[in-house]
Amino acid sequence: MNSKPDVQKNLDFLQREFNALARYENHLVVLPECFAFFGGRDISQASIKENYLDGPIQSFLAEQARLHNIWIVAGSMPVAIEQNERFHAACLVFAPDGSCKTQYNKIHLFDVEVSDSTGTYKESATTMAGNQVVVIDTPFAKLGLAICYDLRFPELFRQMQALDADIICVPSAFTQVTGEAHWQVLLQARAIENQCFIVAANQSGTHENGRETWGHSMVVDPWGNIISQQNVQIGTLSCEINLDKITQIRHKMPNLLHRKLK
Ligand SMILES: O=C(O)CNC(=O)[C@H](CS)NC(=O)CCC(=O)C(=O)O
Repeated sequence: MNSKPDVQKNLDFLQREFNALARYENHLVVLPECFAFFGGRDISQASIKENYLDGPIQSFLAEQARLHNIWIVAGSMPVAIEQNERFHAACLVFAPDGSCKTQYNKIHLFDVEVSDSTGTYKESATTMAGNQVVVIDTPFAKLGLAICYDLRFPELFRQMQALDADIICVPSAFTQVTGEAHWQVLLQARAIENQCFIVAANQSGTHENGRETWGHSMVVDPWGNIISQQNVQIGTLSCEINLDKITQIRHKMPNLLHRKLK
């Protein structure tokens, strides 16, 4: 996506993409970080925060999940915390019956100096870090959840691996500069070392406040092969995931069994 600071525009875009999806029995759709609001010049994400299980964005997602019979890993959106001005950058997961199954709160916040037009990123100014590793069960796979900057912390992925994650979803808004340098390598490394699938949906292009994101959404298999990938264009990337590959690759390369340090 190239999300705007206009919720309705972003949801309209998603609506069109959802309408165009093929129907499958087990269909997982992963949205990028900040899918509903990104790149505001004068307004911030805080203006669209919702209480958990309440609010128009979550209603939209629940309805779309039902209508299209899909699982939605809803990138991230600001979810309110009681008696706290800051919010969680939360990844909510919706089942095809419209129920919300979990809330993963981004653990590692991007307080980093980047040599781009934004310069200083200070996510912790508005966001409260989470502290729970989340792997959820679905009828077709166990899904691990990580958001953007979390990708740089292999110990988080190892913990998801220990909880038997088959597919780790990484909704992101990786910057142009750091994305060009590290995005693909990090995704492949996390897939190879944990021998699982990685589905990474990234924001792409120039946003209203001048911020640039790297795009290049991709799906990586447990051998590190990129099985589907996008360049900088927006739109839906689709592929089939065969979980048997996990067993085959773990058999062929038993590095997870050979660990000495825990
Ligand atoms: O603040 C917002 O509006 C939305 N949130 C984001 O864009 C977040 C925090 S600033 N971006 C990242 O985590 C980029 C990480 C990254 O690019 C890297 O690890 O290199």
